[in-house]
Amino acid sequence: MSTASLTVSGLRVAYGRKVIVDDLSLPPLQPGTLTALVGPNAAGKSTLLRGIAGLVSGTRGQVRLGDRDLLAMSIPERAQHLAYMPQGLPGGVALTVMETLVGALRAVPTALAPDGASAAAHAIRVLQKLGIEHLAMRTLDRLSGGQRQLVGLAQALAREPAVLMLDEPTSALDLRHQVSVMALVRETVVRSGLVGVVVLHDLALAARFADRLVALSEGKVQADGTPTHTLTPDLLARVYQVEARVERCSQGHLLVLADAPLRGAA
Ligand SMILES: Nc1ncnc2c1ncn2[C@@H]1O[C@H](COP(=O)(O)OP(=O)(O)OP(=O)(O)O)[C@@H](O)[C@H]1O
Repeated sequence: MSTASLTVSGLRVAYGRKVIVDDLSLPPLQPGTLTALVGPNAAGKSTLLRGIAGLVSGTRGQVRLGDRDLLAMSIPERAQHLAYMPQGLPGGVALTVMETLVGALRAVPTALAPDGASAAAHAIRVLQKLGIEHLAMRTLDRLSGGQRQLVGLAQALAREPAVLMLDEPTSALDLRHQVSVMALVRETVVRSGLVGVVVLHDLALAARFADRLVALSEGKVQADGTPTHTLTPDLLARVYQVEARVERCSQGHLLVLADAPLRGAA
């Protein structure tokens, strides 16, 4: 189990000359905790995640896991420490779910699977946890959007990297799967001491499962703290330009009720 925290300092992420995130720093993201990145469309959430994961060539600054600089590592070396799940798996892939999972495990020498047999056994266990073992022999191009998203999550979870980064892992999922997937992500992060970062649009889901919310707009951190401290009508007005209420349901979970766009907001 890793005990290293993830620190982001002075991060600048740009697509060519278009700077999306500039001089962004975050207090350490601790192992065994889940952080949700939230914010409106085009706020820079995916760009920040991809920048931290070292996937945007115009990235400057430091991303440290303990005392190691992830951005200074080669891609194979970084992949031993960090798994990143994009918003959508590429379409038109005719490999089976098992083939993609075993491939993902074999691509990382330090993953839990030293040989073919144990990679397959491990892959099946992860599929079972996500309730999709029946898809093991199906090809990716014949799955529904939600099923593909669950397979993408299985690929990231299977490796149990020190840093787990998921971009909108529930966007294509039905209600039951949204809750079960977030519970599994949280359980994995806590049990294995991972640094978990997840981009979410659903603020109630973020508040329920994340330890910390980082709200972004225009590439800048607008708030950072526990869900209870961060999710306020004032923040929702400032960041989302919406008049909204934050209430608690009968079970104590936070709920966000958006009443109306603020006047003058696009
Ligand atoms: N590959 C790219 N090349 C150029 N600009 C890009 C690229 N990807 C994203 N952008 C721009 O970067 C900005 C931030 O986009 P990003 O996808 O990071 O936002 P986001 O907060 O994840 O949005 P959403 O919630 O809509 O997914 C947007 O203005 C977008 O147009």
